[in-house]
Amino acid sequence: MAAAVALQRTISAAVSAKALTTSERLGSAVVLIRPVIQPPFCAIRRLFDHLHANPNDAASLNAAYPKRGIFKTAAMVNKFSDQKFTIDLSPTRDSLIPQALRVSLNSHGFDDMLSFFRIAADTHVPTILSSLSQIAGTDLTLSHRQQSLNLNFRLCDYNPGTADPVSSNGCGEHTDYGTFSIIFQDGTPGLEIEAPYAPGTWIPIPGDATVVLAGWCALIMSGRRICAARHRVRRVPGVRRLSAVLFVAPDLDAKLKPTAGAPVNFSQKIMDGDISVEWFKEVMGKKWRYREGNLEFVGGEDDGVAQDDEIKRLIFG
Ligand SMILES: O=C(O)CCC(=O)C(=O)O
Ligand SMILES: [Fe+2]
Repeated sequence: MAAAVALQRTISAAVSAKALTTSERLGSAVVLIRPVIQPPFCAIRRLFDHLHANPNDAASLNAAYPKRGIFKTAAMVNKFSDQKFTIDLSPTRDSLIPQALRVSLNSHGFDDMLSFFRIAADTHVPTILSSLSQIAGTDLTLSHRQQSLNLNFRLCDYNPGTADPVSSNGCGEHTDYGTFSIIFQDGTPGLEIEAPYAPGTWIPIPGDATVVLAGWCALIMSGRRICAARHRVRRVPGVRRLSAVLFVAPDLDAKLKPTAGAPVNFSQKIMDGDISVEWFKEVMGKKWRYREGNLEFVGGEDDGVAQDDEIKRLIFG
């Protein structure tokens, strides 16, 4: 993977007390890439604006994937959730969108946005997977089969017009669940990454950087040779920020098990290969849907344990 010079400098400033090598500093968790294509942010802005102004199209889009919806606007009414709107797509969800709705949305940037994600995935996913496989010491393409590639496409709109316009919470701190995520930004700062060797130290990422972060599945499958990067997004009141995120995860039927000879012990459940990617996403994803405001706690469900801590318990026992 290409060296992340600017980010390494920022991170090394935060951990300069110790002379660490580049990979120790980053823990193989974060790199900047020069993308082959930039998201069409004008089209993305138009698409969000269109869905806000046209509740019928927004409702039809959500009806195409009733399980969770596609256009998420909990922040319109919930002051305590992440103060952002998102459009969450995947190749499967895209195939569920009725033709008439697609035609309407295409005149508001939908097809431009989808072709951006397809080109970005075709170009970057194979090379990043191959670099991560080298670090992990295992061939990750075996659990990321081309024909069933587990991709999700997310657009984020950190829009000043939410229930709490002055909140600085755009996206609460979390670690992505999958193998890696590529975050494309519209030039507006806000993304911060926790320094791997200084928990609680948040490093602002330049607004024009394109960032690759590893998630929990990469950490487990690599036997912790790859670190997962905790991150968050801070909002500046009155400033709109757009981002496009490509999430790559292992096949849903893959087992979350470390490569043989991994240097770290995991919980028995993980070592026995009892946990599938699908289960992990479904069960561990709950807390993030609460944080994002897309799921309400029902009686007694909020145990007060942060999502990352709950995942650590599951993985490390
Ligand atoms: O908007 C961003 O820059 C990051 C969003 C993010 O981390 C996420 O949606 O998981
Ligand atoms: Fe994230």
